[in-house]
Amino acid sequence: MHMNTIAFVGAGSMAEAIINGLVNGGVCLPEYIKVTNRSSMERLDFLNQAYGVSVTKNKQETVGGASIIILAMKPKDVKAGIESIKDYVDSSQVIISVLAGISSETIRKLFGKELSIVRAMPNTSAALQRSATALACNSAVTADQLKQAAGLFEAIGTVTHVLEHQLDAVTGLSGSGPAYIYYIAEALEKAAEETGLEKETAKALIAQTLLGAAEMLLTSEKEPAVLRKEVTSPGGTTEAGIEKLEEYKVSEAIAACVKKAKERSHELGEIFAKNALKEHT
Ligand SMILES: NC(=O)c1ccc[n+]([C@@H]2O[C@H](COP(=O)([O-])OP(=O)(O)OC[C@H]3O[C@@H](n4cnc5c(N)ncnc54)[C@H](O)[C@@H]3O)[C@@H](O)[C@H]2O)c1
Ligand code: PRO
Repeated sequence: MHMNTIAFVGAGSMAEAIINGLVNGGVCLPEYIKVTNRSSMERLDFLNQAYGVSVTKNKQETVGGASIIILAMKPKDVKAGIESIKDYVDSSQVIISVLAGISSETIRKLFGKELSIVRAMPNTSAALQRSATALACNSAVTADQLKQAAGLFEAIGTVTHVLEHQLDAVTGLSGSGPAYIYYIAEALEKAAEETGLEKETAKALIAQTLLGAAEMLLTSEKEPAVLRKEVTSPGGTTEAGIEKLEEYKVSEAIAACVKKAKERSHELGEIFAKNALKEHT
């Protein structure tokens, strides 16, 4: 019988965002979270100090007996990461991978056995329990296991179920999405300073504007285009500003950005699967 612990293999920014959300959201006691990585002990010690989670370089100690194992290394490290834990993993455990691009089939082959594999694409807003997470799973996952995995991510934001092949599109949209919004925030901040506002004043106005607009999108039944129209007085300031966005083809740039990120997710899956599975086929 496995204890109800969650093991993180990989201790970077995504792992920390999830741990932060789980611990500080009061969802999971830190003693039920175990974390390991490949790099220095310093990073693990930091997570132990900051969140009270158990940390160890010992892979068996981390994953053995955990009910959920979260793979949180970079796609390029998936082969070595799975190699280091596969002997301590069995079919009663649920594997959750947050890796961009890497398919459940590649993960299964690397473990070399049938396992319940859930793929999740959260984002770093997990740290504030505000992740938009999409989930897909392989056929070994039972309804109860999927519910368990969904429960974990519901604790740190919203959960949407998608087909596995749609995860590349999700990654290009909401996995990478916070970075696009920060990019816009950076640009707005620079523009605000150039138009005469102090940095701190601009920052506060921008963050609250983004938050308010996001809440409107979440709560209003109106389409974004309608909400936009409501801000845009004929012959007014918004219209003048948006004319510039059109002139610079910002909408096309955003479409190209999301498409390229989706393609890169697919490519990562292909490249790393090809390299990782060389000796497994
Ligand atoms: N950062 C994001 O916004 C985000 C969002 C969604 C999904 N992801 C996915 O999460 C994963 C991690 O991304 P990140 O930004 O946290 O990366 P990161 O570089 O910050 O962290 C990676 C961690 O994996 C560890 N690691 C590397 N090889 C390992 C091995 N063999 N065994 C154990 N641990 C090993 C490293 O020591 C490090 O702690 C990626 O696959 C990425 O696609 C990231
Ligand atoms: N961060 C990862 C990347 O940039 C995956 C989504 C967000 O590859």
